[in-house]
Amino acid sequence: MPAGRPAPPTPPAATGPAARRRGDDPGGAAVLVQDLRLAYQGTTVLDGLTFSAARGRVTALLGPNGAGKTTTVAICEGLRRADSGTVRVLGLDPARDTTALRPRVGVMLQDGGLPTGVGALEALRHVAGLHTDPLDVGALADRLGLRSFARTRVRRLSGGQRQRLALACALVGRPELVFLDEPSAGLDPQARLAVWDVVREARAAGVAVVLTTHLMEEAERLADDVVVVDHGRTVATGTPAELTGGPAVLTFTARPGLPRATLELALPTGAEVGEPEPGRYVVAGVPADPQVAATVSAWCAGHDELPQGLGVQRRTLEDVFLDLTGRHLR
Ligand SMILES: Nc1ncnc2c1ncn2[C@@H]1O[C@H](COP(=O)(O)OP(=O)(O)OP(=O)(O)O)[C@@H](O)[C@H]1O
Repeated sequence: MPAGRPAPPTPPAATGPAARRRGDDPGGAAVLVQDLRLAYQGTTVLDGLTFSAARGRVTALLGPNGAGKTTTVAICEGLRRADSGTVRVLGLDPARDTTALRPRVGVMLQDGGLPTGVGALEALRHVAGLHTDPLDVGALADRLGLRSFARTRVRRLSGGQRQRLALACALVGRPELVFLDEPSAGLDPQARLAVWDVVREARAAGVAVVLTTHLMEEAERLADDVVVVDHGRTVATGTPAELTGGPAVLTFTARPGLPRATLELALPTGAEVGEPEPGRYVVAGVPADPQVAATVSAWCAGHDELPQGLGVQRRTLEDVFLDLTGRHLR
């Protein structure tokens, strides 16, 4: 059984005790997605996907390429329709209540939506002008470092500059809910930290943030709730701590390709020795105690190896993610 809370077949995050603790009951959730199904030309894209996102929290959708994250977000934004299932955004139906939702929901558009022939700051001012009580454009531009390319036309912006402008545009109208599709993809470390700070500020102001990401560090450091999606289904939900909260494991590095089965035989019953990356060994299934460490050292010595970095480790979100979704490329 992988770490974390595997998603039950019925709607999980919106109704469980942890969800109630967080105040995101179905009536109050900013986003409620239940049993979403969609097929393109006979190929299943969404297969009963279910999750909820609460106000004042960052919810990260994690999943391999093609898992259905962007499609789900597009349905929540009212840009696509599902074949079946329930979607409520701020209590409304995004496919029907477009006009009511538009001023209340921020969307980070990658390309479309911005006038491409004007300067970056002018584009942001233009979007701010569409809202009744926008944030201070200058302050937001400073926070996201837009000044250095303020006059560069949108069509000439680099990918990272465009990302930051898109985030500013998504937030400038003081939305109650914002959807961010891979908000820090392709950003340099400075810009990534600035983006995270701005997202945290939005959360502190009570905004519900729903983001997709491939960056485990982003999910671990920024998200309050993580929804792992695979093959159009929710495969686990929980806080990063809940998902990674399984028993600690013993890890070490040594020459790649050592015969792990012989170490398993030397260890107490139930031990599983993995080599998730060449030369990185993980001992699970038994307590990570001094006896186990001594057996590992003796086994390594038998192979003329000194185990490096032998120690106890908590599982990372990446470990959990790979356990849940496998290692094959999509
Ligand atoms: N308009 C479309 N017609 C046919 N198939 C589509 C269409 N849009 C998306 N798909 C398919 O739906 C699946 C899910 O795509 P989606 O973009 O939602 O995945 P994702 O989880 O966001 O992936 P990534 O991490 O690569 O962005 C993919 O197999 C994709 O090829």
